[in-house]
Amino acid sequence: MSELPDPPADGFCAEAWARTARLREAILKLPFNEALTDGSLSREVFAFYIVQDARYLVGFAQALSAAATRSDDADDAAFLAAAANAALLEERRLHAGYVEEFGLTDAEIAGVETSPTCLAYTSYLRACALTESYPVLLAAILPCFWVYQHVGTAILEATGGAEGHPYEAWIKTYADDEFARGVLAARDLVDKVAANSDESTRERMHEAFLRGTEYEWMFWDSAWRRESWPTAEFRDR
Ligand SMILES: Cc1ncc(C[n+]2csc(CCO)c2C)c(N)n1
Repeated sequence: MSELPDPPADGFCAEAWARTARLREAILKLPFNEALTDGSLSREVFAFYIVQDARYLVGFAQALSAAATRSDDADDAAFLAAAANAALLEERRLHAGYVEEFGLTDAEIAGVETSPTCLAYTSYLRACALTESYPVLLAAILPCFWVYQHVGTAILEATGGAEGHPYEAWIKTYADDEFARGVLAARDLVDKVAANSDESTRERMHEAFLRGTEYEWMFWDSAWRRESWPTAEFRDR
């Protein structure tokens, strides 16, 4: 599937997408994504990103599971729980691929520290799960789906189908039709929940959607910089 159809013009998603247009442009122009597109991204930077992403997926799955437990609609709960399962299976797949490709042991992978940005993003999602309403939690979760689909299809197009590209597997995962169907379902759910919410809740949903999109920008940026803890040198052990 190429770009997704536009969401209904009068819904939450259309407005959230319009409010974050410049940030999305900036995401496509990030050095990480430009280097991913032209294939020049180093294996070291990609490996750093994959380890952090595996960490991220665990936190993301926790937020999805929390959303599933708070839904009073069985279909929506089933969708959210299935998405949590998909995120955890993806984590397992990345983990296994990393062990195989880079020859690292489980202990070595476990020893890689979660980056400040990865911890901030997952902590934000977990905090939304604990202290925000169900609609705001869903709005915080949505950029993860939608921004990735957007970036995946943009890179697929820019690489003319990604055939033989060094990062072909990654590009095809997020430009995939099945993934696009999941994004559409997530968008429909958020539009439905927003339509049943009051104005102040909708505004908080916009803030959460923006924050989630900002964290997506920061996640790629932090991988490019192979971000570490600036305070690590002061640790006594
Ligand atoms: C930082 C970061 N943000 C979004 C995704 C994309 N993503 C991962 S799992 C999932 C939905 C359920 O499979 C989605 C959309 C990612 N990998 N890493």
